[in-house]
Parts: sequence; structure tokens; C-alpha cells
Amino acid sequence: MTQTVDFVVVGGGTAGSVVAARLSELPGARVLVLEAGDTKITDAVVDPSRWNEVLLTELDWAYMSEPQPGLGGRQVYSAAGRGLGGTSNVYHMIHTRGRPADFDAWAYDGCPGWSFADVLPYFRRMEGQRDATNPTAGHEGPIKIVNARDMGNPVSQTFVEACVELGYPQVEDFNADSFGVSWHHVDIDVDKGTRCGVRAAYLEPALERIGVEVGALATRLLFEGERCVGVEYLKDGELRTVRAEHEVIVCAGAIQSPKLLQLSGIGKAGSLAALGIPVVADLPGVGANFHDHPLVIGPIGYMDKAAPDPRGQVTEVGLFWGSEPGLPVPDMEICLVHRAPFGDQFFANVIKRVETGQPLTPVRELVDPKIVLTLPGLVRPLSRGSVRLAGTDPTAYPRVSANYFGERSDLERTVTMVEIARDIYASSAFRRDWGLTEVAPGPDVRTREQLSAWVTENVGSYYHFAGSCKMGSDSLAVVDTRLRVRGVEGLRVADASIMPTIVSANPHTTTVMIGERAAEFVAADFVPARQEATR
Ligand SMILES: Cc1cc2nc3c(=O)[nH]c(=O)nc-3n(C[C@H](O)[C@H](O)[C@H](O)COP(=O)(O)OP(=O)(O)OC[C@H]3O[C@@H](n4cnc5c(N)ncnc54)[C@H](O)[C@@H]3O)c2cc1C
Repeated sequence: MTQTVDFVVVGGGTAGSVVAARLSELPGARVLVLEAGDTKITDAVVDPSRWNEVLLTELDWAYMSEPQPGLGGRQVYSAAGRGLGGTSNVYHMIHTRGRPADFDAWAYDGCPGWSFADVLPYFRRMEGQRDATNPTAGHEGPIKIVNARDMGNPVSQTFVEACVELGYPQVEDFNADSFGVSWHHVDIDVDKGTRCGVRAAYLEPALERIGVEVGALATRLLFEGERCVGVEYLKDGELRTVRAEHEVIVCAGAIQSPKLLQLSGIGKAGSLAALGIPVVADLPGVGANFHDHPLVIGPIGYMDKAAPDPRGQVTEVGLFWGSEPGLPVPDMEICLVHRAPFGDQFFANVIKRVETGQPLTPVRELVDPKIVLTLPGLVRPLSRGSVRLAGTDPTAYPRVSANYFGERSDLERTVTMVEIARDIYASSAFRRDWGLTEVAPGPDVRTREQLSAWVTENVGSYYHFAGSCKMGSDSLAVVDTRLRVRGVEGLRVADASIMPTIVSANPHTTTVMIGERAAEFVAADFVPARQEATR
């Protein structure tokens, strides 16, 4: 029998958990979350220092990209969380909001109501920051935020000193000052010593008010005329349906939301017709404009002694900087990881998991405590790719391409970041404290041309997917500024896919903000059925 609720939230991930939790606060609202993954999590999710161990498990969709022309045809592994909490169960807990100019640019480019002044109250609403390093921080919100310095590792302290030695300013909080080196603020509940993503902050406290179906893969949105009235989903090998009296909110992330829309007949008409999918709305932007921050795993440094065991999450410090003077936002982010399993063996495991699904060497066995990594990530990429259906089978992964280095400038700026990272390793601070030597790219890679080749071989995904159901008013816009899907009724998208341009920072905090706003938009249009009957 078809169940009927007021709201169906597709995807219990980062934004979906926020939307569901907030909607469940509405008196009389019946909310159902459909989540493809499971409800179970592991200790590695909860312990902030062990996020690496979540990668490649059943809590990771572990996508593999299409061959990337800009990378000589190489495919790129792309992590994304699966299960209640979604990618919020696996993210590094770095709390960066996005820069004021990022949101002002959204507003200028056809998204009035999304300037920094407009979104700031929603950041403050989510934030429960302990310290006072950011004058605009919220302190009462559900996400507990601490300064990574409070649990800091001495290797991270050396990174800060090395950057200062090279002339970069030290700042106290990346959400107050965009350029410089700093300890990150991180989403950790220090009283419990646990990750404080959306699962702990929003979903678990609201679970008794929310209906949840796990192992429920949404396969199709159901329409009566132009109105979305429910969702078809696959559970235990059986197709089921749920009816939404008010709205369906798709929160399946920047890879799966455009896939579900396309399977449901919302997308570029010609492409849908070619697959035999009846067209509900001709929106060519669905799956277009897909982008990611490219990330290099390395340079890799080797220390003459082991780093102490981590007490917090292992990506505690970073340098945000501009590739050219005068940029309003930083386009380069270089973080340090002092405990990570990356290296050839890690990638051999990635390939084994993605290609064969076989058991892996546990990633914790791949860690060498003398290895440190810098992670240069280009946070203002110009390349754009796509998410396209591989066919009409809803269980098949879509064809995903961020088109890394499709724009030459992205490669050039990434090479510049790697040069800066090498300078950091070569600092007297790292020599003095840790006797650090660079093992990759290593001394044989000297010229910028050689470095470009090394970067092209070693760049991957920062797992910061965005843009594939963009908000706006241009011909590629999929949702309007209240996140309603254009051309239909009763349907919104709310997750990282709606960002017209990804923020120049790690995007989890912005995705939570999008969830907060979406819930408010939906709530404003909600009249419970009982009240409607008495009107
Ligand atoms: C390893 C890693 C580290 C990161 N570190 C950071 C960081 O430190 N700081 C930061 O700011 N950002 C970080 N990010 C990025 C950030 O976490 C993501 O941008 C953000 O969480 C995306 O949220 P979302 O709501 O768009 O999608 P998700 O959180 O991925 O939610 C989508 C949900 O939908 C479910 N789903 C998908 N398809 C279906 C379907 N058809 N039916 C039902 N359910 C479905 C999925 O299982 C998932 O639960 C990181 C990402 C990764 C992968």
C-alpha cells in the first residue's frame, strides 16, 4: 500500500538531514526520509581522527569518474557518503563558510536573496562555536565547533610556523579572515570527543519525529500533470511508492540528484528522448555545470621521527592564498595532513574496491606515522563537467566528469600551489622540528614543466561536488531562488548541487546553510491538511 506523508526528503545526507529535522519541527508535519544507504555507522565515523577509515567501506559510494581528457584519460576516484548522515559522516570536519564575495557573486548572477548578508543568519543558526575568534560566529547552534589548535598536533604547529617564515600572515579564524595560514575550526564535540556532523547535530535529536526508510533507493519521481506527487523507490528488491501531499525535496547530493531528476524526465529533452525517457520538463542544466575542487595528494614529506598520535581530526591547518594579487577570494587552499593512508597501496585498494568490490586491506594498516602530506586544493576552478545517465537502470552509477584541468588555468594554478607546498617543506621550521625530506615529487622533478606532468598524474578529487542542479535565472538554471525546480510544482532540490558556483572553501558548512534555507522556504508554504480542511 502506498504510504502518504506531507514531505518526502530523498537522501538523508548533509542537507537532507537538516531539511528533515527542521521540517519535523512544524506542528502536524509528516516527514519521511528515503535513504539509499543504511542507518549503521562505525567507530571510525564517530572518532574524528579516523575519517580515512570510512573511505572505501560500505559508507562510501566510491564513484569512479569518466576518463578525464585533461588528465590524459585517467579516471578519478570520488568519495561520497552513503547512509544516514551521508557525506557528513565522512567529511574532515573543516568548518569554512565560504567567503562573503562568493555569496555576493551568486546574488549578482541571478540569485537575489543569497548575498552574504542574506545567508549569514543561517550560518549563525547552525553554529555552536566555542571561541570568539570570528565576530560573526553563532554560538547557540547545533553544530559544535572548536579550534583545531585545542587538540593540535605539533606537526601542524610546524606548518603554521613554516608559512609565517615564508611571509604569509597568520590569522585566527578562516571565517573572519580569508587569506593567510591558520588552524581550522572544526565540527567536533570536544566534551564527547566525537564528530559533530549533521547526524549528531540535527538528525539524531529529531529521529522520533521523522519517518526513515533506509536501504531505499529513490528510482523515480512521480508526477500527476506537472505536479510531483511522490517517489518510487527500490527496497529489498521491490519497487514501492510513497505519496507526498505537499512536497518532495531531493537532497541526494550533486551526483545523485541530477541522476534522479533525469531518470524522472527532468533534463535536456533530446538526451532524455534518446534514452526513451518521457520528458516532464526540458531543463538542459540538469547535470551540466558539474564541478569540483581538484586536489593533489602531495607533495609527500618523510620525517625523521613519527608524528605523535592525533588527538583531533588530522587535517588541522591550512593556508588560503591567491594565485594573483587582487583576487577578492582565495583560489588556493593548501592543507596539511599528518596521519593519512595515501600512497600507491592506498590507490591500489581504491581500484580493487571500485572494480571488483572485493575486501580491502584496512586503510589503517596503510598509515606510516612518519609521512605527512600537503593537500593543495584549487578552490576556484574554472573547469566544468557533467553528470549524465549511463542508461535507464536506476541502480547504475551515472557517468560523472568534473573535467579536471579542462581549463588550462586550473592546471597552472595547481602547479603554483605545489610549488608553495614544496617551499613549506623546505622551510627551516620543518627541517629543524622534523628533519623533513620531500619524497614526492622528489628531487628529480625540478622544472615547472616536470611539475605540471607530476601534478597531472597525481591530481584527484577534493570530493567537493557542486553545481549540477544550479540555482539561478539563466537557461542552465534548474531551481529558482526558493529552490523550486523550474517548470514543475511540488518539487525542490536542496543540496550542494544547487550552488551556481562552488564556494572558495570547503563546502559542508554551505551545504548545511542550504538545508536550513530550504526548510524555511518549504515551511513558509506549508499548511497542514487538518488546517486546510477547516479553511
Ligand atoms: C572524504 C570527504 C571529506 C570532506 N571533507 C570536508 C570538510 O572537511 N569540510 C567541508 O566543508 N566539506 C568537506 N567535504 C565535502 C562535503 O562533505 C560535501 O560537499 C557535503 O557533505 C555534500 O552534502 P550533500 O547534502 O550535497 O550530499 P550528501 O551528504 O552526500 O547526501 C546525499 C545523500 O543522499 C543519499 N542518496 C543518494 N542517492 C539516493 C537515492 N537515489 N535515493 C535515496 N538516497 C540517495 C546518499 O546516500 C547520501 O546519504 C568532504 C567530502 C568528502 C567525501
